[in-house]
Parts: sequence; structure tokens; C-alpha cells
Amino acid sequence: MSRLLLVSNRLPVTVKADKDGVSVVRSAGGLATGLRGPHERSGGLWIGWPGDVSRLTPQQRASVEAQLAELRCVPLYLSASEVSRFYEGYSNRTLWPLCHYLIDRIPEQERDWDVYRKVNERFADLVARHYQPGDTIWVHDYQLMLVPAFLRARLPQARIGFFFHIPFPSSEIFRTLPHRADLVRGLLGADLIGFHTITYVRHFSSTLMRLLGLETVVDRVAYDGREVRLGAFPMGIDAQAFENLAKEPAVLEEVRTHREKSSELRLLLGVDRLDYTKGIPRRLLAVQRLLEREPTWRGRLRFVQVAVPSRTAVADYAAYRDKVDELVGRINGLYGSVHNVPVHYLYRSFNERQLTALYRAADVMFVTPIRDGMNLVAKEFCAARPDEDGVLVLSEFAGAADEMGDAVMVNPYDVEGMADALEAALEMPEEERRTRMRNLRARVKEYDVHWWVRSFLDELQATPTPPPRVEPAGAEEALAQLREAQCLLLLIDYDGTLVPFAPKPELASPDAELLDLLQRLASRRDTRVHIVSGRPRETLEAWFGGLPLGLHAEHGLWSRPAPGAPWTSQEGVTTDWKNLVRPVLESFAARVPGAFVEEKSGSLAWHYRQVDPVFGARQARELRLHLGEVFAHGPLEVLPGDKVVEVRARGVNKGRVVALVTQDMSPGTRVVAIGDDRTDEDLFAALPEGSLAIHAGGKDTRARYRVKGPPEVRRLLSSLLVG
Ligand SMILES: O=P(O)(O)OC[C@H]1O[C@H](O[C@H]2O[C@H](CO)[C@@H](O)[C@H](O)[C@H]2O)[C@H](O)[C@@H](O)[C@@H]1O
Ligand SMILES: O=c1ccn([C@@H]2O[C@H](COP(=O)(O)OP(=O)(O)O)[C@@H](O)[C@H]2O)c(=O)[nH]1
Repeated sequence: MSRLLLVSNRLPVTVKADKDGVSVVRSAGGLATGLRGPHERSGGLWIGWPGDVSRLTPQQRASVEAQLAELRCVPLYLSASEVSRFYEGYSNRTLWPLCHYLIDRIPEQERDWDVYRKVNERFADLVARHYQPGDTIWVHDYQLMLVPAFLRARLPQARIGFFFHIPFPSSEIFRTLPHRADLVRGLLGADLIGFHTITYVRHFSSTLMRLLGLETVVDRVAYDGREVRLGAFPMGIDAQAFENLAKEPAVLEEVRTHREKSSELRLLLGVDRLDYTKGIPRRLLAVQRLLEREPTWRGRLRFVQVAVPSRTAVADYAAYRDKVDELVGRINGLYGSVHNVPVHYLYRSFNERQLTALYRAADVMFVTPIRDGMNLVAKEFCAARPDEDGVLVLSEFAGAADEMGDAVMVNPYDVEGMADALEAALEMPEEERRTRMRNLRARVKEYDVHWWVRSFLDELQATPTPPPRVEPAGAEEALAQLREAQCLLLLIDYDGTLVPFAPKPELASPDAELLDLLQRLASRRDTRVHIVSGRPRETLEAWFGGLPLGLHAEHGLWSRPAPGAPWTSQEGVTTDWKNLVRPVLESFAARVPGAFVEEKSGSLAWHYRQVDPVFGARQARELRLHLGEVFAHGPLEVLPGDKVVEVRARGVNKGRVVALVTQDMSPGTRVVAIGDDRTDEDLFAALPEGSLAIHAGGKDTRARYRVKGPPEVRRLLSSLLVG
């Protein structure tokens, strides 16, 4: 087993200082419990923030460090300003509401991004310092979204996993964020990115398409020369531990006390951090509504709401607390009596034993977040019910809802509907309660936290480590090579190489500066220049006909090797297939707003550069499948390009141009090809030995040299004219 380096914002410990000294206590939470085994067995490390230790004396600090080291934890200390701007600020004031669909809670002006970025970089630095070849790194949650990319830059060969514990929202929400693309690129540094549900995976995939134009094929995305996998791994709990606790005599005694105190009452339970995503106000209103419309329940219900103080320095949390306080007061004022109040509101935290006693005593567990990544409380309630009784009422917007179909599902925004569900739960016949609880428990026990850890790590181990990457050399090196050559034969692509990609093909015509550059280049001593493009020959003729260049249109179907020479086409290429293909492309263009069909003499192209990217990519996939089925073994090729699907006769590609232009080449000539997309890779592949391939852009390429894009291509060519 490879050594596991775990990375999370908080370390799974609590530092407690009192008059007797300072102690570091292990936390009991689900993540800590699930990861403890693999962390310790693998001799790994856990890297994270130990909480606020600013008030400790230097001796106490030293003692904390020694105790942390014993637990194989490595502390990353945050300054007061980092806590306020990285943790409370960008993480909890921006990312947290965003991912829970509450964009109105995000500050109007984003101020904490720089600190978020810096702290993520500090995390990556610390991890890299402790990394040993062969280690597996597992980074957790939204506070550390940039860490995978920072790590990838420092450790190209490392195996890196990332798990996102909160909902990944629809791309429509995510794309409102100013730094949306940076965050997504940050995650793509990982080899495997895990989410709780398949819906979050889908949202992430469409975000990749919309923001970066990246397509997910089944569960894989090609990015930066690597393959990134995506997957749904619903987190579980330590079900056995809760079941064991629920059977302990001391816990059962506590259950009896809870029930005796409410012998005539039915017990409803809510357990949450006091967080505005947890839906506590509407939950309270549902209880109020039930009491209001069904007087027979008055005096017969006790609703215990545990609210754990959380993120108290964030203003929205304080306001939310006031709101809940007020509602509790109002309901108790309305429906309480001298002997009893309906809502018992406990603003504090309980340990697992106390929680288990509450879970086991409850008639109905009321879990109604308006959004929740998973919600472990719902699972803990079921694990704590070996008596197979109790009803779970669960929000359909909790990740847990995907797995817990036997709960009574509610829409947490619908107060009346929740009051109905509550009543149905309270009146549910025993047999139905047992059937539902049995099914829920079977799932919670089988897919527990240990299963979760195993399945994520197994998948991560199965991802191939990226091959050692030979990064193409840059413009300086390319220029030195070009200058050394006696004679030069330049084969240059047009769109994306000499001019930037334009929203419409006709908008990308050459400017005067480019025409001048090409003219001077072609007049350079012992230099011949060819344009090798996918465009129709009429266009190339109109734009470049007056220059001393060779022209090659439609990916090499048509060539005019020298000015004045006639255009000739590749032999044996037929075009009668077009009458069959054209109507198919036209019907796709008609149903996809913004798409259009371009007809060239040897090919037909369906363009979707102005279409909604997700819809366009989906339609392009469907079109390719459709064409593939109809023309499976025919003389046609269907080629996916950059926002285009092109259909043409088999065997026509830019590589053909190489044979044509090198046949009468004088000895000592260096062939140089420059291009930016897939079609240029055919050109690069056909080059004779000793040639130079230069990729213009950031895509994966077989070229040995890389420049940044059209401006740098032009600079490189201009430099050839100097000196
Ligand atoms: O560290 P805090 O700021 O005090 O917040 C506590 C944790 O809250 C979030 O929990 C989420 O993870 C759970 C387990 O995957 C999931 O069930 C729940 O739906 C999420 O909200 C947060 O993701 C953690 O990073 C925090 O530590
Ligand atoms: O008084 C409490 C209330 C809750 N919890 C624990 O806090 C976790 C809450 O996790 P959940 O996924 O439900 O929501 P989150 O707070 O992570 O958003 C559960 O494991 C609870 O057992 C706790 O230890 N003490």
C-alpha cells in the first residue's frame, strides 16, 4: 500500500488548552474515522490547519507539535488574517453559498481571492515538502480547490485524488463566479475528482464544457496531456460504531430517560450545524403549521432541535441564529403550556454517544436542508436504529436522498408539504416503518465510510500515472533551429496559427501586416512558403493569390504549389456522397440555433461555434454517431474538429501536402510545419526526418516546439527576417 498523504483544511483533531496544559484530541467525525485506518496503516501523514493556536505559549506550541507528530499530523498554521479571508472569507462567504445555490449571499465585491490562492499555494508547498515518490495524495473539499493544480506543477508524476464534499452546482450557477475557470483548472490538476452524487458529476462535466470547452467521454476528460477521471462516491458513515453505541446499556438508559420525560409525547428530532443551508426555519414553520391546522397534535409533540454553533464570525450565520431564535420563541409562545413547550432548542454540540441516544429515542428524524452535499446525520440516525423503528423525513435536495429512497421525501421549500409529511410520518403504521427502516439500514451498513474510502482509493490507484512529459521547447529554441537551416520550406496553417480563431470564418481575413510579413518571408533567400489550410481554394486564392506562395486548400484536397500554376485535386476523390450527407447536416443545423453548414468542393462541414457549448457538443456527438451508423464502412471520414464536424472522402488530409511539396526540394532544405489543431497533427506526422514541427497553442501535440498562438507565430517569423 502506498503512503497516503491526506490534505484537508482542518486536521482531524481538537487542540484543548486548560490549566493542566495543552492536549490534542482526535476528532470523532466521519472523515476522521474512515481515513484513520489507511492513514495509519500506510505510515502516511495528514496535513491541515490545527485550529486557532495563537493564544498558546511557545512551550504549549511545542507540546502541540509533539502530540501532532505522534498522530502523524502536519500542521499548517493560518494567521488571523488568513482565517478571516481564506476560511471565513472566500471559502465560507463565497464558495459555500455559491455551491448551495445561494448567490445572493455572496459579497458584491470579491476581496479575498488572492488570500485563498496564496493559502492554497502554501498547502501545496507543504505537501510537496513531505512528498516521497510513490505516495498517494488525497486532497479534500472546496477550501482547497487550487491545491491539485499547484501540486501537479510541483510534482508532475504524483498520483493525486480530490474529493468535493459539498454540492457541485449547475454550471449556470458556477459560471457566475469571477474566478470560475481558475477554480476548475485547479481541480483538473488531480487524476481523480470525486463527488457524492452523479448529479454533481454531471454539473461538473457541463461546467468543464462551458468554461473550458472540454468534453467528458464517459468518465474521462483529456486535459493538458493527461487523463482526469470523474466519479460519484457517496460518502458513508461508521455504521457499525453507531449501531454498537445504540446497543450499549448506558445509551439505552439515556434513551429511556428521553422517552420517559416525553412519555405522552411523540419525539421529533433535528440535528444540524447552525447553517443557513440546513433549512431550519422552514422546518420550524412546518411544525408550527401542523400544530396550527391539527389541534389534536397540540401538547402531544416535542421537537428537539440540536443546533451546533458554526462559523460564528461570519455575519450571515449570526443573522441566521437570530432568525431561528425568534421562530423558536414564537412557536413556543403560541403553542406552549405551563407544563410543556413544543420546541426544545439546544444551541450546543453533543458527542456521538449523546447523539446516538437522541437518534434512538426519536419517533421522527427531520432532515430538511435546502441543499446539502451529502448529510451524514440522516445515515447516522438509521445506523442507530437496530430496533428497526423510527421514520426518516428527508429533503430531496440532500445528496443522501439519492441513496435513501425509503425515507419520506420532502421539498424543504414547501412548508405545507412538510407538515403533511410530518403527519404521515407520525401516523405511519408500524409494519411500514419497519420495512422502510430495514431497507435504509441495509444500505447504510453496506456502503459505509470504509467502503467509501476503499472505492475512492482503489479507483485512484487504478489511474495510470502520467508518462514523463517531454514539454515542447519554446520559440527561442525554434528560432535558433530555423536560423541554422541553409534552405527553408515553410508549411503554415492559417486559422488559429496566423490569425486568431474568429466567431465566423469570414471575419478572419488577413490583415495588411500579415500579408506584408508573408510577402517578405517568401522573398527571403532560399525560403519557400506554403499555406496549408482547411479553407476552400476560392478563399485562399482571393486572399493570397497575389503573393509568391504555394496554396493548399481543404486540408490538402486541392493544391496550387506555385503562383500561376493551376489548382489540381487529389486523384480518385469522389463527391457524389454529398447529396446524401447534406440533408442530414442541414436538419441538424435547423434544430440547433446558431449552427450552420459550410460546403466545400470536397467536404461538408457542420459548424457550431456560436451554439451553447454544452448543447452544441451534445448535438455534435449525436451527429457523429448518426453519420457513423449510416456511412459506417463507406468512402467517408467524419472528423471532429474545433467546434466543427467535417465529412470528407477518406484519405484526404494535410499530410498529403508534404509528399507533393518535398518532391523537388533541393538538398539541405529544412521542412518546418506550424499549426494549431488536430488537422495539423497529420501534417506533422508526415514530415520527413530532420523536419521541425511547431505547435501554436496549448493543446496536446506531437510537435517538438511550442509557441503561444498567432502573435508569437508572427513574432517568430518576423525574427527570421532580421539579421
Ligand atoms: O469546518 P467547518 O467550517 O466547521 O464545517 C464543517 C464541515 O462542513 C462541511 O461538510 C460537508 O461534508 C459532509 C461530509 O462529506 C457532507 O455530508 C455535508 O453535506 C457537507 O456539508 C464541509 O464540507 C467540511 O469541509 C467542513 O469541515
Ligand atoms: O452535536 C453534534 C451534531 C452533529 N455532529 C456531527 O456532525 C456531522 C454533521 O455532518 P453532516 O454531513 O450531516 O453535515 P455538515 O455539518 O458536515 O454540513 C455528523 O457526523 C454528526 O454526527 C456532532 O458531532 N455533534
